[in-house]
Amino acid sequence: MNGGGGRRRYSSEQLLFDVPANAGADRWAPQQRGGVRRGDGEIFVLVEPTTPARLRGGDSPGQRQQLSPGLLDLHAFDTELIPDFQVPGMYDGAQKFGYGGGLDDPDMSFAANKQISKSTIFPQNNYLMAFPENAKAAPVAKIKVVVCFYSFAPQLLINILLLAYLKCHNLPNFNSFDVTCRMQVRKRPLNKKEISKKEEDIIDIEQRSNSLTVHETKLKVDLTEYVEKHEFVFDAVLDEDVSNDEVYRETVEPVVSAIFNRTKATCFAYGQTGSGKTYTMRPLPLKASQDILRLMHHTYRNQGFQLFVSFFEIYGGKLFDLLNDRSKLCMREDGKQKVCIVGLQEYRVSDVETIKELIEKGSATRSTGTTGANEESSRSHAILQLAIKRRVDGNDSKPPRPVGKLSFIDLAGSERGADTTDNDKQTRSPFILTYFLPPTPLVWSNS
Ligand SMILES: Nc1ncnc2c1ncn2[C@@H]1O[C@H](COP(=O)(O)OP(=O)(O)OP(=O)(O)O)[C@@H](O)[C@H]1O
Repeated sequence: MNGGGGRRRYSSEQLLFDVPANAGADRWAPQQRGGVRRGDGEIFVLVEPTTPARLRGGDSPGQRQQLSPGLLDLHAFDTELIPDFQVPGMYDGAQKFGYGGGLDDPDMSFAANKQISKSTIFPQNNYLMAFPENAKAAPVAKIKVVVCFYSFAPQLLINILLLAYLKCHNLPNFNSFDVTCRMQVRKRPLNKKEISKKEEDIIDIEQRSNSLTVHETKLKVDLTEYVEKHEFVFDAVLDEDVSNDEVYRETVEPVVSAIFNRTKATCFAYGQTGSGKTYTMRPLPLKASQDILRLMHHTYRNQGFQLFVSFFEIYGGKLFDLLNDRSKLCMREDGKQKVCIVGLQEYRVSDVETIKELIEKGSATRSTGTTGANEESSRSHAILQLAIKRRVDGNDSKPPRPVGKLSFIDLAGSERGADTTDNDKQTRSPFILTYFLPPTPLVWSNS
């Protein structure tokens, strides 16, 4: 057996950005924008902020055009977040973990009028550290995260959970936001079909070093077999015996309290058909709702917070409301160049049972099909959003203002057509994937 391949690291440190919202139109050059681009086309992360309209005084009309919003702007309808306020106990976590930084900290400061600020590195497993106590609120800038992960082995039995975590800061003369991405991998066990076909388990997990090794069988020119090893390091690797509860504790639980304080977090699962995306994602929103309601009823009691649920899918380039009889939704751009999902129903919820019913109803309505790798394959991108809103000054006559949001995105399989059978053209061409970058990128857009 020959060893080969290399070690690649996918970690939060590489995926942290401080990006000025007023960066120029040339910001797609990642080096200039503080973005990260890995070699060999393996991972490619870009962040594109868009300056809010009122801050664009100096832009020419041409430049303004280039600041147009993303294709999938899931949050466009709530870009005006509620003004900042202090939630008691919000930063306890940061203090507990010895967080000493902040905007006064030279290592974390943003120099006014500089195009790119210094990157901040936050220790792993403590999302709250990302938010200095004295950070002020800002209009939300637009952000895109683009991740390409080229699976070199078609039988790669893993899925990737990527948790992106955002927060805006408003600084004198300078608007910026931090993005924390956390990439985790969960391996699923061999299924009955694979066992009966005596397929080999090609992945070894090393939990202590957060790494996994893929053993790829290859052929030499003389047709003798050899195995090439590829080692990857992530923020966390979850072995096949890890339960869904543990996945929740590792990925989502740490960010739940942050959405009470002007934060948007998104957790999405990326992987090919049958890799376990839906199995992994399905329990997460309900567990998160339980924690959110617990916080609303205890820690943040009587502070006017409300929880709203919405659930829709993108299938064949069209949007459907999964909580409203699959009614067709439209994505439109308004006068402020914000993309809105017109007609999406949001339900106010205050107990776990109602949320459970809504999630089950939406999941049952989702488009499914059969692929060679999964008999019950989700053929769409499903987006479930838990939005926290709050009445301003307890005023009941005005609609509640968004405070934060937790989104769960169960993507359609990322497989190439050649990797599975029984795949028709429509299911192979998820809206987001085909529109933006070739050949199999995953594009997530937020604002
Ligand atoms: N960690 C796991 N432990 C046990 N069974 C799993 C695990 N992950 C996935 N499975 C099983 O594998 C099958 C496929 O999983 P799932 O439907 O979640 O895949 P998927 O990635 O969502 O596929 P698709 O993209 O086709 O929808 C299911 O029967 C599921 O129960």
